[in-house]
Amino acid sequence: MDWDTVDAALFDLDGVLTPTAEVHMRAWEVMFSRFLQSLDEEHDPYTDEDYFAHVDGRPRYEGVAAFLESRGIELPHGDPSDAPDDQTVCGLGNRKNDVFLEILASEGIEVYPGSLKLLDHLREVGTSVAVVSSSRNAHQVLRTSGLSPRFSVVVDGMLAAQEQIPGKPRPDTFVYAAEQLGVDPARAVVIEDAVSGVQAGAAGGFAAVVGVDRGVGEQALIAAGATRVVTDLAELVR
Ligand SMILES: O=P(O)(O)OC[C@H]1O[C@@H](O)[C@H](O)[C@@H](O)[C@@H]1O
Repeated sequence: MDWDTVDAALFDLDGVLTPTAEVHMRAWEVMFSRFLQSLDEEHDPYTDEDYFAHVDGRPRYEGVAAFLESRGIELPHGDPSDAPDDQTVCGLGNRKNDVFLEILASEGIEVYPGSLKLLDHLREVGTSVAVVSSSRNAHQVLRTSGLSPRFSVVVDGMLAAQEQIPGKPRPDTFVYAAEQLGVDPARAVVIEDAVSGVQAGAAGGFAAVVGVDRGVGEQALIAAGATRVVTDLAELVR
């Protein structure tokens, strides 16, 4: 990657810098499997395909709503302050969050070595960096993994909700991060592992959208608009 031709790299967090996409994935599976089993009517089990198609990369409650809609299940939306045992879209999202935080506390987080290598390289060559995550836990993940001091601009699920910035697959959170860095989107690269995130990058007029294949598959990332696909961020160190 020729970093001389761009001014900034906008990183998704979970699955791009840290292996926490997998933790989200497990937490969603635990919550949705229990939820489907608790219903009176029979439903096909929740699968990884459900995650990739409806939940991956999207803001918490939008992921819940998209999955429920795909199964024809209707629940009241509720409110983000709902308790985890409330039978609402927000309640289910918060129920998953309890599982996510439990796993995080017991297992900790290590940054992908290739991602650290790229961050070190960008610091050397003077390319600005930002984190753009749908997650409301992004600051906690950054703190726990030791990455916080490297990012002055973090656009996460909390900030997006507060500022009413539409989440991925819309491009707005990436565009907002570029603005915060004072960089023209046409001079910024988006780095994403989720289809919804790549779609967001492709819709935002960025210099490039790098898809990171952590299981979604190269073809799916290219179909979503990735201009290049890598399996490790060290491949982007020139
Ligand atoms: O529930 P949270 O922490 O706000 O996160 C929502 C989403 O955040 C993203 O970063 C993950 O890639 C998703 O898969 C996850 O569902």
